[in-house]
Amino acid sequence: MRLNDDNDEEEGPKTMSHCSIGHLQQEKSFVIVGYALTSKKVESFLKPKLEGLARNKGILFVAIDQNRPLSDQGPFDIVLHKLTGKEWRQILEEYRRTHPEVTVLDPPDAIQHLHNRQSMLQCVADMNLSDTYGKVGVPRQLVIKRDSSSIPDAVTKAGLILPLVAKPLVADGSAKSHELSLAYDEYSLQKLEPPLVLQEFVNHGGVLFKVYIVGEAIKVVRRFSLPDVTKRELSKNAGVFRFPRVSCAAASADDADLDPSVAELPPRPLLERLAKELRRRLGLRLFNLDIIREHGRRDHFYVIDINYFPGKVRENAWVRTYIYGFPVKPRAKPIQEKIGIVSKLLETLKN
Ligand SMILES: O=P(O)(O)O[C@H]1[C@H](O)[C@@H](OP(=O)(O)O)[C@H](OP(=O)(O)O)[C@@H](OP(=O)(O)O)[C@H]1O
Ligand SMILES: Nc1ncnc2c1ncn2[C@@H]1O[C@H](COP(=O)(O)OP(=O)(O)O)[C@@H](O)[C@H]1O
Ligand SMILES: [Mg+2]
Ligand SMILES: [Mg+2]
Repeated sequence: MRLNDDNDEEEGPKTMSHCSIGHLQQEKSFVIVGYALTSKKVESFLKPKLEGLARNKGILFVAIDQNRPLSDQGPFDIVLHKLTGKEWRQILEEYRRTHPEVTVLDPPDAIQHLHNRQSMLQCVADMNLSDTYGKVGVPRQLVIKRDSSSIPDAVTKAGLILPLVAKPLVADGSAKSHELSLAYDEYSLQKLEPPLVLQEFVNHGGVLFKVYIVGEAIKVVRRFSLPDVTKRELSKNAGVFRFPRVSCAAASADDADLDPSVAELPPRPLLERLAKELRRRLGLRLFNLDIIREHGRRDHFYVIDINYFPGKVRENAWVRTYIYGFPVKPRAKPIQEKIGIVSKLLETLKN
């Protein structure tokens, strides 16, 4: 088990047996979170600060050994995971079936839904959210499964307006799945390799909102994004421009000196409605939305991307959001109460 080695808070044992984990859980002194994450994700998410704060609040993170049967490990209250592959999904499904008392964050089939850029946005399109606070939709898009030579005709038929963003259909977190392109003319799209999604580029003032959803908690940050494309640029340029991994390279725009009409965060009540409905429709509790505001239209928003279990834990507030929002099954009453206390404590810590 990993314990927060470089943490100056309360020292703990470096290893812990199955039986002592069970003991801690039984006494209800700890909520045990088993995690199965890539090393990249362990590094970005499981910061000593998060582990330390969690441990002080009675939440213990325990690494899952992927070489041993899951049922022999724990016992866990929560299983937190971000791994790909059919084998892993099957292991988790079987574990969910045989351990209904454990909260698996989140069900593998619900996560799969986000691994395809067509199905990921379907729920948002179906919701057709529009109220006094604004309107949330998705950009018009077209899926090209095969045959790149058919793209120009397909684009004309669908009436899509240039420029278009070309995105690989699969969005599984691999480097390839983040290799996007911007196409200024439809004929150049023949150079791209299907399967892909062609999405209308929406001018949004070069700033996007990352909306992190952790159970009931929501946190919004600004990030720099692609700049607007003017009519003049569009008429002068042709071809496809590749922009690999733009979203990860993007810097925080929270402290930038921005035009207030671009920087203004989407209305909180609108985001709350959107998040609540998406949590229900997607069956997920840990995800984020990339949202843009159409430049010059204050209350017109578009969801362009949904990612499962993101978050580099950049700041204290985010660490707290994670612990604060940690969702558990309602039936685990003592744990729920514990989380309730934790939330109240953390509320008081908020900046
Ligand atoms: O698709 P985009 O819009 O880039 O969203 C990304 C991906 O989900 C990243 O995961 P992956 O690399 O698996 O695709 C995730 O990084 P981590 O999961 O490593 O933290 C990012 O977290 P933040 O950068 O914290 O927002 C999140 O913003
Ligand atoms: N329809 C769009 N209109 C304007 N910009 C977009 C659009 N789609 C994507 N982008 C830009 O491209 C970036 C990456 O696209 P995104 O769909 O979020 O893929 P990824 O999963 O690689 O983050 C976004 O952060 C945004 O800057
Ligand atoms: Mg994105
Ligand atoms: Mg993404």
